[in-house]
Amino acid sequence: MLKFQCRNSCILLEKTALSLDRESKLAVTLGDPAGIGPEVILKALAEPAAGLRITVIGSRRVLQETYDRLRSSNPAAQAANPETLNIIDIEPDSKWGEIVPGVGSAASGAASFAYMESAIGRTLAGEFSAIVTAPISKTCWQAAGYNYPGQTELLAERAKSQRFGMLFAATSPHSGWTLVTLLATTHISLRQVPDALTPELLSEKLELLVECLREDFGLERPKIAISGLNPHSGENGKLGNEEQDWMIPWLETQRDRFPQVQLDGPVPPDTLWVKPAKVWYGLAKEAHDGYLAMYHDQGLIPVKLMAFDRAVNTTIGLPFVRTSPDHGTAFDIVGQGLADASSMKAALQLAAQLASRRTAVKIGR
Ligand SMILES: NC(=O)C1=CN([C@@H]2O[C@H](COP(=O)(O)OP(=O)(O)OC[C@H]3O[C@@H](n4cnc5c(N)ncnc54)[C@H](O)[C@@H]3O)[C@@H](O)[C@H]2O)C=CC1
Ligand SMILES: NCC(=O)COP(=O)(O)O
Repeated sequence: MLKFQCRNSCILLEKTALSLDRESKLAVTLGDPAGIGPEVILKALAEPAAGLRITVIGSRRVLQETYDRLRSSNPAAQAANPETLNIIDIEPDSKWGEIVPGVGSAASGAASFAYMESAIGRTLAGEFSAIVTAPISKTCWQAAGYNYPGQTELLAERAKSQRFGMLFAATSPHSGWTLVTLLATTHISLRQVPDALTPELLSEKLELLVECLREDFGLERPKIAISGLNPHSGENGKLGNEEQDWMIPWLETQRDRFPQVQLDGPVPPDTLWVKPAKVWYGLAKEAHDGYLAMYHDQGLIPVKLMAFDRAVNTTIGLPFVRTSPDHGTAFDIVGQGLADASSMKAALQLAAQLASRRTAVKIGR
């Protein structure tokens, strides 16, 4: 039940009111062709928002087979017919081997990598203003010989972005509030996290978050909560030293650096998510505009608990917009018609909104 209207509610709705820039062209990569990417793309494109110009990059044959399977098990299934879509067709290379639905392999990894390469090259050449990526399997990329932790790192490398971040945005269906979470570290082992976290890294990530809240979400004076690392943020050094040793002094320097931004932290990680959860469910009014989590699961467990069906993964710091659903390849449900396309729909919508907004800012509308 919605009890309160909150401060940043409708930041995305405000942008929905922006007329979608007719020049914004979105590339949608198929993701791992053995995963649910093809299914969520066809479902999400069943009724694309008016004004979107979308090109799917991947295998036309895989899309057609996915469509035929969906319609044969459920003739009323809402899915776009591939014949109606703009597709840049990249057929599997015979040397990759066979691609089997529901089974990730070196072949499916090589295919999903080729779709990304095409999308990135074309976007850097100016053909598209945004890339929406369906999920890939990191294991399959590795099996195909591509040594990247994920699509984020490939995008950053090809775009020559030294400074980039993995950010999740989700708008609550209960309150209209948008939860924005940036991960300070991403695809590394838990054991590596304390060494990876440094004042320099956090300064860079905080700067990216402030820029994103201002430029993409229109919040000039955002309120940001920064998580601690240890239980109870170290309990004055009794349960870990990072907070006392450098995080608290670092945060002081950032308050001087960003006088217009309210910076709270290091907040004990277990309680950090209580307020946003209440605001998400419409049970409270006030939460922060942005959250900086120290590591992957510290940020993504609460995001996925609240918003698995609608959170969008966005790479910030690139010269173009990139969004993606928050879920993975879900090999276990491929071919059953069960894949929920809501997160893919949200990723398409956010990409279009961000691309329109960036164009509007560029031309001073
Ligand atoms: N952006 C990306 O490319 C991402 C890729 N992955 C990759 O996906 C692979 C599988 O990862 P998992 O941890 O198993 O996560 P997953 O998200 O693929 O699956 C977790 C569970 O959620 C279900 N599920 C996922 N998406 C769903 C949807 N749209 N509708 C209905 N049910 C859904 C699956 O059936 C499974 O039970 C890994 O290789 C991982 O690296 C994971 C997250 C994001
Ligand atoms: N858990 C987030 C994730 O795996 C994102 O991966 P990618 O977008 O970098 O491929």
